[in-house]
Amino acid sequence: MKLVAHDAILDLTHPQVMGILNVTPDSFSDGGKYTALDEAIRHAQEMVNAGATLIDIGGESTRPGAADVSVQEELDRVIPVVEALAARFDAWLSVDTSKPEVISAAAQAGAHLINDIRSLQEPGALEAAAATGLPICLMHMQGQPKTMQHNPHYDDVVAEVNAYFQQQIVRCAEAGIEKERLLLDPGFGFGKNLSHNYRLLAHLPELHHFGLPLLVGMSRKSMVGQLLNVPPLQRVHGSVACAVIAAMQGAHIIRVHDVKATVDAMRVVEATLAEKE
Ligand SMILES: Nc1nc2[nH]c(SCC(=O)O)nc2c(=O)[nH]1
Repeated sequence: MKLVAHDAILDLTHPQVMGILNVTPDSFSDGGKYTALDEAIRHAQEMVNAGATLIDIGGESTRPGAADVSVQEELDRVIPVVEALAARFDAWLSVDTSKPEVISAAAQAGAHLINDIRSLQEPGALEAAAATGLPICLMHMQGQPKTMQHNPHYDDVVAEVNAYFQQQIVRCAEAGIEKERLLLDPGFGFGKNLSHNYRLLAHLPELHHFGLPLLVGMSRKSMVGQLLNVPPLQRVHGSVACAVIAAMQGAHIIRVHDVKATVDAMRVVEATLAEKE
């Protein structure tokens, strides 16, 4: 399995680590540290040196209670960073956005992957993403970021996430986005309680039947914090455990803050999976 964007190929026959680069003032665990362009470049360099093969650039914090971001503000935060990283690194650049204007500008600026937590539901986003020709990550979310954690409920969270992916694959096909461009992400923490999150993690293999890459993001999230009762910066061990469990079950891209720890863990996963053949 692989992804193609521009003239680059990302090999997904072994788990890849995506480093998180929040260029927002209010991201929940590192907000405000990387607003300056030089700081963003330095942090991206650190993550690439540590083995990240993708960098996920996000200009809008989706933490419950986060402030809304205007189109221009998000463009101003994100696009200079995409341009600067595209000029410096071979790592794949993913842009975490829901806005059509940012989707289009990011592709122009050299992004390889559109990562939309709202699965292209914003007006114009589907058309903008289709026009980029880039791979697109579709993520499941129940409700909207501001209220999604108030009282999430499912009859069967795995079945409902599966059904959602089926609907979104059809919707994308109707917009001219062929299935081969899609990645799927169960959206840990996006309208899920602790049990929902771990049920999705425990049943991850039930999402492989689409034949599409699985991207997972559990790093420093409350599904770790609620178990360990520690603040975000002390959740690396739990986050690495989540990454190992996901990768051992075939997840292709792991979205994390703590790249070196996760890359080391993925090498242990790869050595183990190699002996499963
Ligand atoms: N694809 C994808 N994109 C994401 N963007 C965020 S922002 C919240 C945070 O990092 O805690 N989470 C995710 C995730 O889980 N999957």
